[in-house]
Amino acid sequence: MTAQDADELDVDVEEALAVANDRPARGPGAPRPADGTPADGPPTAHRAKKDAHHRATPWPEARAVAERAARSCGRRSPLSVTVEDALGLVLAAPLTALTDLPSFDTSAMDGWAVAGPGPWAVREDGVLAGHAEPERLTDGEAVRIATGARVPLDTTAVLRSEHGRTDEQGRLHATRDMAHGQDIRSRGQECRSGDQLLPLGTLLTPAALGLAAAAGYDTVTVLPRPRVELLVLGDELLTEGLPREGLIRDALGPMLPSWLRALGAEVTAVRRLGDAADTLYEAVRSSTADLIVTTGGTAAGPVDHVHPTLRRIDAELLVDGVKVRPGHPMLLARSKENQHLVGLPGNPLAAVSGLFTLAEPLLRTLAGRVAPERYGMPLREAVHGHPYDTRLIPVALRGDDAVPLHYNGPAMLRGVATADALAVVPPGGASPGQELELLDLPWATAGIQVCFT
Ligand SMILES: Nc1nc2c(c(=O)[nH]1)N[C@H]1C(S)=C(S)[C@@H](COP(=O)(O)OP(=O)(O)OC[C@H]3O[C@@H](n4cnc5c(N)ncnc54)[C@H](O)[C@@H]3O)O[C@H]1N2
Ligand code: MOO
Repeated sequence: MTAQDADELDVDVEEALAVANDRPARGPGAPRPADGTPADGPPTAHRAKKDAHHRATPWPEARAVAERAARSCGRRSPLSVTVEDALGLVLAAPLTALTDLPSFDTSAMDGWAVAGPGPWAVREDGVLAGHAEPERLTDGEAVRIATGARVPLDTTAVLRSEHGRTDEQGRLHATRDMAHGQDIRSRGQECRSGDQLLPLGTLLTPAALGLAAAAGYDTVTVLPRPRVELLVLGDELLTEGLPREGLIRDALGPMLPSWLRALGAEVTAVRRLGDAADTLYEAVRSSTADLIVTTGGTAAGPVDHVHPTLRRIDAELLVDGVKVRPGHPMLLARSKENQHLVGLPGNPLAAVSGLFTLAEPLLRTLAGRVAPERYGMPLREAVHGHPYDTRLIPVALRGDDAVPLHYNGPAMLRGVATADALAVVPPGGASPGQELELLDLPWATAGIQVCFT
């Protein structure tokens, strides 16, 4: 099938693809218009859809545009935050050791600090971690010592408790050969004060925060999180209870903030705006966020106000539709200087697709994070493709395979709710064993509130 044929058919296949999961795929290169593909619509609607599709940006390019859009924003001033608050932020200055590590010679084991060859006379006192400098040892002397305690001056080794025995005279003998300096962690073994521990641009993981604290930091210099305002559109949305009388539960309000935070953002507000054009206009016009994310209202229905609002504020549309399923009506605009707007389609899986296509590269770049290493895994089962658009489908990673999950229709979250990643299915589909690029779905840091006691 040529792209032209595909255009002519203009098959909106994703709904049908979602229910075609149980049927065997025909493999790549042999896309099929899904069963139940609607017959040609009225000529004008057909033309409008075709035009929209020609405007649409190819999926890889849309991601590159989003990344470039973030780079076009001015330099963001670094700020100082406490180590406890720095998880997921990026270092705006190298982390340089403020002390030697260890900062004193320390015992690596519980046992005895000994001086010279044994046997040793054991001193009465002992040395615990956190205590002031112990008395110097003389040759032939030993003292009880705990892991992490400062070793007395002139200690030649630490003898582990399990490798020593005391005779009737109370003298300590080693039951194993010991090397000079054994089980002593000498001062500066890990770093010297002034050594660079982490370069500028490092993402602060839990381990990096631990290292910063160990190296003497109370605060670290980081790039600020991009501030995101989430505007949830739709008069049909309920925030509690069961769906009723044409109303449905808002699935995006509870889902997107955690993901936005995991992608590096600070979510400053989640506002449910209904479908009033003026309310949306006012919210966008007055927003001071770095990024506005809207949900719903991206299509051309009577209450789809995102495009008209962008026209009204004279925004620059950078991406107006993407050749990806689900989510092709997604958009990216520069709404004002140093501010962008990502319009996510209302269908929940389409919104997820938009989040990882447009918001992820934009936020990652604003946050100063580096792009994750691209990787792929072989598919366990065939997946149908769209004739000429990329598809993103939820997959679970099992052993060495990516297993496509069912219930992956644009309005469904049942598949992605147990997914580890989105697989990037090229136009035409993919056959079993074919390696597909994967986009990880970040759960790990999603909205976790840390409580230090
Ligand atoms: N004539 C056309 N109609 C539509 C097209 C098209 O190309 N031509 N594209 C369809 C596709 S694909 C999508 S995706 C949607 C995008 O529509 P909108 O972004 O304008 O979204 P809405 O119309 O507001 O909502 C779509 C759908 O999603 C439900 N929704 C919205 N928000 C939420 C939410 N927070 N939680 C749960 N569900 C939500 C909403 O009720 C609708 O069912 O347009 C198609 N139409
Ligand atoms: O088919 Mo729409 O782009 O995804 O739900």
